Amino acid sequence: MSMAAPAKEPIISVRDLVVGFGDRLVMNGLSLDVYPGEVLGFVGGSGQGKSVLTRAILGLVPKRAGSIRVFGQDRDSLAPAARRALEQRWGVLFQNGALFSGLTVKQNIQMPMRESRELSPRLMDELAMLKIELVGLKPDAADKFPSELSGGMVKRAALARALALDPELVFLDEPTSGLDPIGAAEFDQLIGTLQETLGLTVFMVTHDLDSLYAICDRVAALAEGRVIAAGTLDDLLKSDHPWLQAYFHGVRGSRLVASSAG
Ligand SMILES: Nc1ncnc2c1ncn2[C@@H]1O[C@H](COP(=O)(O)OP(=O)(O)OP(=O)(O)O)[C@@H](O)[C@H]1O
Repeated sequence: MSMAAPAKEPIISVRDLVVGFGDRLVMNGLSLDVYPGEVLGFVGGSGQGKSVLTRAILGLVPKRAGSIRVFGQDRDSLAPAARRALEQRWGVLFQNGALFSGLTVKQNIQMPMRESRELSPRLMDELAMLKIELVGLKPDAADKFPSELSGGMVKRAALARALALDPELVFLDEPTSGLDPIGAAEFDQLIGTLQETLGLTVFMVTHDLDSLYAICDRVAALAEGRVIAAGTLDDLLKSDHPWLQAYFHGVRGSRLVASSAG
């Protein structure tokens, strides 16, 4: 990542994006680039639109103006088959995991495989077990239902599902929320290891300052519908931008409160 890099083409490139609901504009001229092989942390106050941006990039929320290119392609201009092919190049870990509660871990992981590949049941079983091992779950987690798992195991199972089709790009929406500090640190470490070994590009929405420190190469901050700053965490922490100062003090403060309570 820090090798003297010839300017790389971004994997995600958002320009002048406008997204709104009714008369409320959530994104108002937002631009952002995410480069191959980086872990980009995306921060912003509650309700500012971090999930909405993620969903807009995934094509789940319509845009009013601007452009979104992923792997150099504009999803909206693609025919359905090309769109599906594009969507198979990314994996998503939604907030709180969003596993299907009526399916076992193995069946959840196999869901994307079923939708997109013609694989024998036996091969799908082998692949699911590989993903389960990859995210650090024990083999016996395969036949458990989400309700039988701890919070940390749910996140790991959801990550295994996000990796089901060997994506190059992974979206993580608040992956460590709801985990205790040790569980969160372990999950960060897992994401970091997978990013390195699989060469993933990671777009991660987070409030977790430890995650930002531990695994993010760059951080982008969202306020008032735009990216107001992007750079290393140190750059952002040093910035005298009033919003950034308030945000990081707030995050720090709430973390101190949380750790003194626990
Ligand atoms: N489908 C929708 N219809 C109407 N408004 C929506 C819809 N989805 C999101 N919003 C609004 O868009 C704004 C941004 O929501 P979003 O969930 O992206 O915030 P966030 O930054 O991810 O917040 P948090 O950190 O609390 O998860 C909120 O005001 C929300 O109410």
